[in-house]
Amino acid sequence: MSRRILLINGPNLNLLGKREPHIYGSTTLEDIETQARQQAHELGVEIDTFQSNHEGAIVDRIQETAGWGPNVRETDTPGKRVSAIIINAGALTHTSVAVRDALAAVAIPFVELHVSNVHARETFRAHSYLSDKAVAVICGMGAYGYSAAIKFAAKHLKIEGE
Ligand SMILES: O=C1C[C@@](O)(C(=O)O)C[C@@H](O)[C@@H]1O
Repeated sequence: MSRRILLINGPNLNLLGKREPHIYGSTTLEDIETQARQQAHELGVEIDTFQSNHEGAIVDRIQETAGWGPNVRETDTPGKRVSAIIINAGALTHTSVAVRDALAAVAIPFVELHVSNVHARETFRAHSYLSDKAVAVICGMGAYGYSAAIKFAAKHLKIEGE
C-alpha cells in the first residue's frame, strides 16, 4: 500500500524564517519541507510539496490530485492519488471560497494548518473558509505543527479501499 500526502503552502509562506519572525519563527519553508520529506520517509509514506503565492495555482494543484485541471489533458496518465492534503493556505484561509471549493471537489481529507495562533491575532484571522470542512485544524504550534500534521495524516488518513 502506498500512501501519499500533499503539503500545500499558500501566499507568503515562502518567506517563513524571514517574515515577522516574532510571529512565525525562524524556521524556513525549505527547512520545513526537508524535514517533512525525512519524516515521511521514516513513516513509510510519500510526500509532495507545493508552494504558491497565487490562488489559481493552488486551485489547479488541488484539482490535479483528482486528475483534473487545466494542466491535465485527457490523454495524460492519471495523477497519483493522494490520501491526505495538509494545507497552510495563509491569508487565503480567510478569503478564498475557491480554495474551499477545490478541496470539496476532490473530496480528499485535509488538515488545515497555521504556524501562528490565528485566534490570538486580528479578529479577521479567526474566520476560516476551510475549518468546517477540515478533518483537523492545527494552529499556534509554530513549525512543529507541520510535523504533527504529517504524523496525524500518515497514521489516520488512508486512501479509501486500501
Ligand atoms: O499568511 C498567514 C500565515 C498563517 O496561515 C499562519 O501560518 O499562521 C496565518 C494567516 O492568518 C496568515 O495570513
